[in-house]
This record gives sequence, structure tokens and C-alpha cells, in this order.
Amino acid sequence: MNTVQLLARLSRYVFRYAGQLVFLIIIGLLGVVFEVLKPLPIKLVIDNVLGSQPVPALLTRLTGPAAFVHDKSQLLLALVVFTGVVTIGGAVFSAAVVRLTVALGRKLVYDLSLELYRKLQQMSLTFYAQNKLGDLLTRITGDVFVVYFVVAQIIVPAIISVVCMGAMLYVMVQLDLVLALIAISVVPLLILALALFFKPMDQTTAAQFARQGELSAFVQQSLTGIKTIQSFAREQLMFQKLEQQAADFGNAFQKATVVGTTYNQLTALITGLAAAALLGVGAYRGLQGHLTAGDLFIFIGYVSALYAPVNALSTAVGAAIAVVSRSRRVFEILDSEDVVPEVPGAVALDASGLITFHDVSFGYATSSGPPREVLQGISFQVLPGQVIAIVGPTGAGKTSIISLLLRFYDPWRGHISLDGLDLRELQLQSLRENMSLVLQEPLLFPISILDNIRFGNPEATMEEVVEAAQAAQAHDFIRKLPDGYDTVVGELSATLSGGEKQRIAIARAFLKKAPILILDEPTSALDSLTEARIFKALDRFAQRKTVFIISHKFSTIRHADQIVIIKDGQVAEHGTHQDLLARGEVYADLYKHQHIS
Ligand SMILES: Nc1ncnc2c1ncn2[C@@H]1O[C@H](COP(=O)(O)OP(=O)(O)OP(=O)(O)O)[C@@H](O)[C@H]1O
Repeated sequence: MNTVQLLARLSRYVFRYAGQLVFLIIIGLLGVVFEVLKPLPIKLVIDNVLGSQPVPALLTRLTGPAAFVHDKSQLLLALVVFTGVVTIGGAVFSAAVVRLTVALGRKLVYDLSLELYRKLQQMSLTFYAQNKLGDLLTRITGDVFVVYFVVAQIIVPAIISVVCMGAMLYVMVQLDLVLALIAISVVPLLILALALFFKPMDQTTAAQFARQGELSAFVQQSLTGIKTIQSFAREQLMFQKLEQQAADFGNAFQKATVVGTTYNQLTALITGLAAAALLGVGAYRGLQGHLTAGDLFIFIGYVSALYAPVNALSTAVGAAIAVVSRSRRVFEILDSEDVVPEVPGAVALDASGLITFHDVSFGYATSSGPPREVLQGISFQVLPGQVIAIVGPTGAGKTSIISLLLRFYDPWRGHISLDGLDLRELQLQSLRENMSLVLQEPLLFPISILDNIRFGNPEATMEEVVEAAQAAQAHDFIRKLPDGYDTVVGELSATLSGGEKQRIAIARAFLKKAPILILDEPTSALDSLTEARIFKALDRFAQRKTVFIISHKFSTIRHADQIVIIKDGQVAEHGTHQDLLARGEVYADLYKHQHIS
């Protein structure tokens, strides 16, 4: 997307509030009137109060036959009052512009942040594997301000500046054409400076924001992993890595700032030289009688006042460049097609829990090189109400099977069906409503334990929550916490043990009344007595549910209706505990090993 397209797209967000924007611009333009009027009373003081020029015809036309314009002391008093009005009016309108801009900007940033957040929620896990969390955070908390900058630093100042400059140039043309032409000659020079600097400013600014994203990603990752860093006493190593990232960001920041300020200095130089030329030529023409002293004062006043709109315009150009770079980072996400697709007419389903894998193959993209296949030709069927255990060495592909079942990814070949329907024909939300998942490393949110358990079933009553917590062997320890079920889980749930977190996650899954329950190493952090109690409760809770269990523990696996052994991404064996022991191959070997150890 090129610069013009990007700015046009950003403007579309702003034009949703066209009424507010127009009002803001009108207020800004009324402020311009005060700005343009500012030097006028001083000209009249010089020419008509101190000097003895005839009162300008325009003024007598405005005031009619009023006598005060011809009485010097009364005219002076009127001009002093007028100056006060102009000053106060200018201040009021410029304050109003700031407030209205912020009020509008707030809504714009809010809208864009929510749109971005909604899109991020839909992105596939492949997207999250390829993008760093810290960088995404920078985009959603920082880069979204582009819509505010587009109003505050580009649209409003550009319009006000152009009108302000136009009005001042008009007055100058009326006063003296030669001087007005000198003032206008600044414009092509400013355009030339912009043409020279546009590309370097765009490139260095884009690089600065990219490095900033990388730096926040690194800081975010290292703070999340602070326990590991401290336990390995590797603070120094991480510090050195951070130093490198910070230095890269510093270099990028320096380059962008140097290029940006050089451009600003160049524009200031051009306008400054033009002001000097105006002053010289203006005074010369005054001496020749083309201008009154008061007119020359207006010129000098305008030339210095012209700095403000010219600077605002050049700042608007610099801001546009930053806005373009940053909005590209926002639109990259909004335009990304890396979402799990839903076919038109996808159906909702209250599943019974019949799941079939039909010759499924699947793999992951790698950051360098071709994608890597991790599952090949997987086929099996689970009937409603059955318990299936997926077993196999680490890295065999067990969790990948579960990820396919939840449609975090789609198979490369083959397909998976639920109640006879290809998962891709189902509405994503409906598919996942039918499933309840406990992960090996359960994540709890920084909300109360009650809300964590109710996460999958917000309507559940307190009795149901307690029942699920009791079944998950979590009720007793929750009751002993300072605020019981209302205890808020700390950041990253650092205050709970691994086993406590697992039990809350199991309670959460029990409470969500989905027909399919998926347990990925759900009890790895629990002692065998607690585990046995949970599985006893599971028999009751999971009646008529289809249950997937990934586990290395034979105490968990042996009672399953069927056991699938995955090895090197393929189904190596398939049967019941007794069948597989009798076969005396992979499963029997694993079983023997665990018993001996
Ligand atoms: N997001 C991913 N991107 C790339 N490769 C991945 C990804 N997730 C898993 N893999 C790779 O796919 C293979 C299978 O991983 P998977 O997590 O399915 O195995 P697993 O049997 O569940 O292992 P474990 O018992 O250790 O949890 C592994 O080699 C793993 O490195």
C-alpha cells in the first residue's frame, strides 16, 4: 500500500466523525481570523495615532460617521480594547481546538484499538508463531495512535495553516505585490526540500519503529522468563543482549531524528532567509513611499507569524511520514489473512462427540526452509462417550493432533470429522463450544478464581462451581486462600503452585458442559492420590462425553476404551490396554519401562 493509499485509508476512520471534524475545523478557522487581525491595531496606532496618515477608507466604511476614529485618544482607546479582544479571542479558540482534537482523537484511537484487538483474537496460531508478542503489544498500544496524529498533526494543522497563510498572503498582496511575491517564493523551495527528504525520512522512521517493536518484544519475553533467567543466574547475559537491542534501537532513533531535524532546520532556513529578504525589500519600498510604516509593520508581523503555519505544515509532513510507517504496522495485522478460515454457510452443531480422523497429515511452517511434516496418515475413530488415550514419545505429535481437533490449524491432507461433518464445514465458535480443554501448562487469567473456573460457563451457579472444584480436588485449597473463590490470581499466576493451577484448569473444564473433553497431560503436576481422585470424579463428570487424554502415566491410560500410540508422527499401534500388552511391541515396551523405573 503506498503513502497516499495509507493516508486515504486512515482518513476514512476520521471521516466516520465528519461532523465533529468539520466543527473542529470551523473553530480552528475562526481562530485564524484573530491571528490575521493581530497586527492590524498596531498598524493603526503607528499610522493614525502616532503618525498623521488619513484613516483607512475601510475603517471609516465599517464605523460609519462615528467621530471616535477621527479623535486620536479615542481611537487609541478603541484600538487597545480591540487588541485585548483579539488576544483573548485567539487564546479561547486555540484552547477549544486542542480540546476538540483530543476528544475526537480519543474516539478514533478507541475504535482502531478495538478493531485491532478483535482481529488479533481471530489470528491463527501460525500468525502468533511468526510474530513476537512484544511487537504486537507495541502496535496495539502505541501505533494505533496514528489515527489521532492524523487529526492532531496533519489534517487540522494543515488546513488551518493553509488558510492562515492564504489570508496573510491576501492581505500582503493588497498592501504590496512585490513583497507578497517574495513571500510566495518560499513555497517551491519548501516543496523541493520535501522531495529531497521524503524517502530518507520514511525509511529511517520505519526502521525506528521496527527496532522499537523488537526491543519491546525482547523486554516482554525476558520479563516473562525472569524466573528462568534468575535461576540460571544469567541476568548479565540477558543484559548484554538487551544492550545490543537497545543500541540498535538507539541508532535507528538517532538516524530518524537527525534526518527529521535536518529537514526541519532546512525549512526553517528557507523561511528565515525569505523573512530577511522581505524585511530588507519591505523597508526599501517603505522608504520609496510604496508602504506606510504601519503597512511595513504588518508585513514584518506576518512574516514572523508565517513561521507558525509554515512550521506547522512542515511538522505535518514529518508527522505524515511517521504516521505512514506506523499505520503500515497496524494495517499489516488488519489485512493479514492468517486467520482460520470459515466457509460461507458454515453450520452450528450440538455434537454427540463422534470424531473421525481420516488419513490426516500435517506439519508446521519453519522460519527458514520448507515446512516440516509432523503427522502422517493418521486415522482413527472415537465413538460418543468413549475415552481415547493418545500415547507416545515426546515430540511424536500428540499435541498436534489435539490442535487439529480444535482447528487451531487445518490438516495438509485428509480431514477430521465431528458427527460426520468435516470440521471445516462447522462454525469455528460452534466447534470450540463443543470442546473443553485442559492444557499441560494451564493458563489462568488475572481475575478471581471463581471467574477463572466460570470462564467456559459464565452462567454457572456457585453450587455448580463448587461441585466442579470438588471433583477437581481444588475446593479445599481454594477455601483456605485469603479470599476463597474471590482470590484474584496474580500476574502469570505466580502465587499458585503448578498442581493448584492444574486443578483449577480441570475444574474449569469440568464446568464447561461440552460433549468433548480434551486433557493434555492434565495431571502431570499432581501426586498419584489426587490424580486417582480426579479420575474417579471424571468417570462421573464425563459420562456420555468423548474424552481425549494425552498422558505418559499408565495409571491414567490403562482404563481408556482405546489407546493410540503415536510414533514419529504415525499411528504405530492401536487397541485396548490388554490388546496392546498382548502384542508385546511399542506399548508393551513403554509399559515395561515405566513399571521397572
Ligand atoms: N508451532 C509449532 N511450530 C513448529 N513446530 C512445532 C510447533 N509445535 C510443535 N512443533 C513440532 O512438532 C513436533 C510434534 O510436536 P507435538 O507438540 O505435537 O508433540 P508431542 O507428542 O505432544 O510432544 P510432548 O509429549 O513433548 O508434548 C515436534 O517436533 C515439535 O517440535
